[in-house]
Amino acid sequence: MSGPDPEQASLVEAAQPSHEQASLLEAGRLLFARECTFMLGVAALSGLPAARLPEVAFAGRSNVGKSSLINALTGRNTLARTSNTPGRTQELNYFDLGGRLVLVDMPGYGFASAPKGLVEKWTRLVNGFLKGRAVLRRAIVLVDSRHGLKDSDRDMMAMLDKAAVVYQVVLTKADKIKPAELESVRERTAAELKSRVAAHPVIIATSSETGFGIPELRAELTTLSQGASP
Ligand SMILES: Nc1nc2c(ncn2[C@@H]2O[C@H](COP(=O)(O)OP(=O)(O)OP(=O)(O)O)[C@@H](O)[C@H]2O)c(=O)[nH]1
Ligand SMILES: [Mg+2]
Repeated sequence: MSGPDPEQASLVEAAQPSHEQASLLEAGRLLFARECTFMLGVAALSGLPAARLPEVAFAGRSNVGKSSLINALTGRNTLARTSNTPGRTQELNYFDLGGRLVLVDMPGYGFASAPKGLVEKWTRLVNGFLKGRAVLRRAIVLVDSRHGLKDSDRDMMAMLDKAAVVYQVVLTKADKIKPAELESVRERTAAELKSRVAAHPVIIATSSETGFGIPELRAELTTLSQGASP
């Protein structure tokens, strides 16, 4: 009996996005084409807004590119404030994406010159948020693709494991390294994530500068939004 060679068929599938992937990419494009507006900055847990929508939080070392990534995703250059000064974002900054998903830009961690009091304030705010926010669907842990995981990222992931918040690593600034180096950091990171409890296994590499990986990340985030099937 002759029929399509299954190996050949799977090769063809790998070369082109499947129908399912293509429709997810389109859903991502549509979701992020919606208006995105700054809601508020939260400096203390008592200031958290009412939990109306699913939330996704962007965490990462200072200067890793959290605010830039939010701007790239939403196609708005000035929505989230970016800066060359590490530690500029000190609050949880809330953005409403078309009434479907809330993006939370978190204050960065891991900068050497942070005074002790600031670190304590950060820990209280971030830990309280992660532990008490039932609508928080996922944390995106941004990692600079030139550096890979650092101990401060491991501390953050341990905090997320403990708070039972699913997290996904997104590599940033992919435009700054060669494709082969990007693959190598992706593999090393994936290997380390295998042993972590709450880590989502898919790593997405991005560049806010060139737009690389942005459609894929939009597609991934669409699955967390209001109205998406669970
Ligand atoms: N080449 C390149 N530069 C980037 C990219 N993303 C961010 N940057 C630069 O990195 C610096 C820090 O970016 P931010 O988005 O402000 O970083 P952040 O993580 O929000 O920093 P904090 O708020 O201090 O924690 C800025 O100078 C950005 O222009 C990228 O994809 N490629
Ligand atoms: Mg920032």
